[in-house]
Amino acid sequence: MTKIKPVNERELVLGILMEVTEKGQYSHLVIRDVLGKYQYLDKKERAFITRVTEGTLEHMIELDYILDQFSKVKVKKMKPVIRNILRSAVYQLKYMDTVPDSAVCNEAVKLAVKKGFSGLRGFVNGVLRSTSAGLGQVRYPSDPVEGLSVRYSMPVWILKLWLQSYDRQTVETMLEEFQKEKPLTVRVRPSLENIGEGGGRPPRGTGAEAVWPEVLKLQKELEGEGIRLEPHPYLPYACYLSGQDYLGDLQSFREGRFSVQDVSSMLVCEMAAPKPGDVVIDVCAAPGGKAVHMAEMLRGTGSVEARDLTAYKTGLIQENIDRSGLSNIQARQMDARVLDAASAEKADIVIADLPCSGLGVLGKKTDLKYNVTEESLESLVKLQREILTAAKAYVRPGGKLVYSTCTINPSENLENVHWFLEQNPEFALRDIRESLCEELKGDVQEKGCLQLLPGIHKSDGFFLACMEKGLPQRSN
Ligand SMILES: C[S@@+](CC[C@H](N)C(=O)[O-])C[C@H]1O[C@@H](n2cnc3c(N)ncnc32)[C@H](O)[C@@H]1O
Repeated sequence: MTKIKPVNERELVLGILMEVTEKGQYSHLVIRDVLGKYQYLDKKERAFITRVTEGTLEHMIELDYILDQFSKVKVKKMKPVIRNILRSAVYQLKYMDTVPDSAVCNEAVKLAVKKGFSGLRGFVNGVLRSTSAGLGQVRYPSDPVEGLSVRYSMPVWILKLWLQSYDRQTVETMLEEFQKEKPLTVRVRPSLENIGEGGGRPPRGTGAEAVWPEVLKLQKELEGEGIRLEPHPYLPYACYLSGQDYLGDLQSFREGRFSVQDVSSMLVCEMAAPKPGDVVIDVCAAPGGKAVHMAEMLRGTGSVEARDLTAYKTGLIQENIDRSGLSNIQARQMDARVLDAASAEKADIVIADLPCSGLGVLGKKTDLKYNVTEESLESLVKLQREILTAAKAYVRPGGKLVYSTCTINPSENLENVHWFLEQNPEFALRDIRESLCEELKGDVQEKGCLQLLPGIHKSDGFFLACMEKGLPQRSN
């Protein structure tokens, strides 16, 4: 008996693209909702939907440029449904060898008809047949910045911004990296018998020389489920994970024995170097990656208060706390811009992992590059400074303030640190080199800051700075 398909994958792809491109929804949320709603789809169909939607969004500037070469009606003037059908079809023509060109054209025409555009079936068919025939001869813009923009589908203003701070080679390396498929990076939790102080840990900063026994144990277990866990060179408990479909299916994940986190984020807590019993406040903590890591590093001692703005966000933190099984951490709803006088000078460590432009994680958040604007960068810097101004008050004398962002934009990073230190002479950069593996030590700036760049480093684009508040001077 032939299987009757209640939905068509391409129709679902179109629905997602319409939500994202026309209504400004976040692609990862829309994809998650659609896959959640159509759980009966098989693994191959789900993979197709994810690949085509993410790929179409990732390459959208290039796809529109190609379509404009073959269509009399420019992409901007097309009806939104037709525009998105054509975009995803050209993505399949250019990037998916497994789908025959004729099938791509036929399916696109059928979908246009199904969506009420039978009058445009000839147009859709004609544009796609000529694109399929002429794809190999497309000429990219000769202007160097325009050329990069089309080839890597990156808005021109972002490229110009980067080219002010990084050389062309570095920018191209980052652009290539954003388009690569990469395994997940995960943080392996110390086992409960090792949660007590010390716990037979390799010394800090030893990088890959010493891989944790928990990693080796988990590696063996996952191998049996067809999943690869490979040590990451920067930290003894950071790993690459590949071969998994849905993490929730893995018992080890449900039990909190590992968490998804980029290695750059793990370095935040490494740099903060907590001591047993430390009091930690994370002012922007959701979904809780760094806060839970900090609680793990405290090995059940001290306390971590993980704050975020909304009930929804603190709910996300709580889910991660529950999964971790740790009792030295709690979530709290609080606006980081507003000074919390009760916390004045209470914390040994304040983590300020702040909202930012996200320009270091464009490979993971495919539609972000179309939503960030130059104006939004300015207001983000203002917000970051406002939050830093409130957060500094919680650091006790001798304590640390760790500032981090997932961007590669200097005005949100090093420039903010310079601004902060100028305003607050009681703070100084702390030497972070001893917390880092050999591979990273040489990239530390001004002894306390590290800018990680995608493709140059084995991590997301990320910035970290560790500042220490001086002890009061003795008067005699
Ligand atoms: C970069 S994310 C934090 C990621 C988190 N540190 C982790 O490791 O999982 C920034 C967070 O800041 C939160 N945020 C934005 N404005 C805020 C505010 N005024 N007060 C508190 N949190 C805020 C956002 O909700 C977001 O969760």
